[in-house]
Amino acid sequence: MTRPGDVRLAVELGVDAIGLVFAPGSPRRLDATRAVSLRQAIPPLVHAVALFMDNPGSEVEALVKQVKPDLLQFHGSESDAFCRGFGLPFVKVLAMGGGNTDAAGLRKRYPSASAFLLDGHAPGQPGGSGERFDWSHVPPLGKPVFLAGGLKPGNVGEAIRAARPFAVDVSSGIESAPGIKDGGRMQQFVEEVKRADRSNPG
Ligand SMILES: O=C(O)c1ccccc1NCC(=O)[C@H](O)[C@H](O)COP(=O)(O)O
Repeated sequence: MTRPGDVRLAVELGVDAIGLVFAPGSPRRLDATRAVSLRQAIPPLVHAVALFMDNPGSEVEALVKQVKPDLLQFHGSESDAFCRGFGLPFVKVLAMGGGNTDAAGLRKRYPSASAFLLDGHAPGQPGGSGERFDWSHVPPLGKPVFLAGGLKPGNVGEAIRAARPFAVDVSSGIESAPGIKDGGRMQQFVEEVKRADRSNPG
């Protein structure tokens, strides 16, 4: 998210986490000052997640100090040692696009990850692209799996029923333009997630 009002609405709707993007070249990339002001809009018990994609270690370290996220999310080719080097739990992303399903390799390469996020874009490409993958192909990863990629109000229920993820993550599917969340779509998305959870408990 890039605007405090979007953060406040998401919190009111009951989301578990808010993503702050620091990936180079992203249209949603925040500078430290803006990120700190968004961070201040995230109350206790809602997680602030900082997203990176092959950022230099010194930059990650500085942003962690200034923004104080709860969780880090790595979208690039960072190693396990790099990801765990900031003293915070982390999520490693597996790009599922282009038929990439090397789940066993991922599990082995990232023993320190707290969770894995399966995204629809191809390896090496940025997230937030609205690309989905085949949700019936969610590999066993032995840790909580977050599902992302092309989710929107009209398909998130189907995705939850197919993949039964621990969490879902959405970006472009609730936007009117990159970084600009649409309040109505955000509300619809959360309602559909709650509906799917009610009909598929556990
Ligand atoms: O959002 C970005 O611009 C971005 C850039 C580089 C790496 C990751 C990025 N976002 C990652 C996300 O967590 C998105 O929420 C995820 O890829 C889902 O995006 P979408 O398919 O648009 O819902």
